[in-house]
Amino acid sequence: MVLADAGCEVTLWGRRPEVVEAINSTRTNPDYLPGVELPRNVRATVDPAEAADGADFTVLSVPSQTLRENLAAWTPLLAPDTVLVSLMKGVELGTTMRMSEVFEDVTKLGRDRIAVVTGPNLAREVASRMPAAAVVACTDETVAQRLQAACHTPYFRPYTNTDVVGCELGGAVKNVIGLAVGIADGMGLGDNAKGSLITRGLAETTRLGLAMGADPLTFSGLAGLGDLVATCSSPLSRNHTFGTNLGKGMTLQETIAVTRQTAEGVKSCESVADLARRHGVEMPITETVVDIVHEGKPPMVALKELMSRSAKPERR
Ligand SMILES: NC(=O)c1ccc[n+]([C@@H]2O[C@H](COP(=O)([O-])OP(=O)(O)OC[C@H]3O[C@@H](n4cnc5c(N)ncnc54)[C@H](O)[C@@H]3O)[C@@H](O)[C@H]2O)c1
Ligand SMILES: O=P(O)(O)OC[C@H](O)CO
Repeated sequence: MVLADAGCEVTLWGRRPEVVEAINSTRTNPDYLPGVELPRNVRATVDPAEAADGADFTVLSVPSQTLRENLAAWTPLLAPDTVLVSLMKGVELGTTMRMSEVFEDVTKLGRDRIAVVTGPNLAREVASRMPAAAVVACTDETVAQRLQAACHTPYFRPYTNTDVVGCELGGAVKNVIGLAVGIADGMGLGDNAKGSLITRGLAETTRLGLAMGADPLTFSGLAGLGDLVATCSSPLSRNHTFGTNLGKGMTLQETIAVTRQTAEGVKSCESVADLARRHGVEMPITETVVDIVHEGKPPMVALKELMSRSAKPERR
């Protein structure tokens, strides 16, 4: 919708024929975004070859853990000069690859053909054309500028950045911190706890980013602090809501059963913790989320452990 509002002709691939049919005939996706009318220049198809044909930009938004498989099937269909764009905020389990690294690995395209759009962009608000800023990241600034122009609308204001590593890490780790803040909210721990988790969460994201060669300033920007604040304050965030349900005492299985859409942090907390270990970086909040979500540690026990960690200076 953003690309179409910015003047692009958009062909949207969908895997369920009934959703594709509903989009083409009613201009809405009634199951997921009821009440949002899509512009005329968005057309849906179940045929990935039709969606990819001649595309200047091929924008990918599937769950991070299925990307590799999806992209392997779509690679032969990509238009020769297309730029691949990731909207995904996750890290692949096992390989610990960021989404742009999976793009590179599967398609063998150069980094100047791979871009990322990230920032505080809760889908429901964007679809309601409520104002938001975003980051368009590519190692090649001219490509980032082309994409910036392609998605700039009166309600969507993209900035460029060449720090792809930092932008992707900001997006992936904020989902894990969003889970932590949700858990704290579900437990009724208050706004001081929220402010503390957001800030210390940003500190551990920045530590990891520095170890991976990111620009630390990226984390005080839209891809870092901006997205963290939006995710940790909004009931529209799936990660925050998932955490809140756990904090209220639901089991993991009960929480999964009431979650309709992808909450990336649930899987990516493990790959982010893995990345941190590989880079020798301490990420206590991320480790705590892994313990609660995957090891069944009771949130109250996890809280006591976090609060009794050894005292240290703030900037270490
Ligand atoms: N929803 C948001 O507010 C938002 C905002 C910015 C970025 N993102 C990111 O976008 C990515 C996708 O999230 P979403 O909100 O669209 O999730 P979603 O669960 O709403 O949609 C995921 C889509 O992928 C499809 N899908 C699921 N499994 C698939 C498979 N095996 N093969 C192919 N398609 C499959 C689903 O049918 C659905 O259309 C995530 O990485 C998320 O972090 C989401
Ligand atoms: O619903 P979430 O938690 O995946 O968050 C959505 C977006 O990433 C917010 O920018």
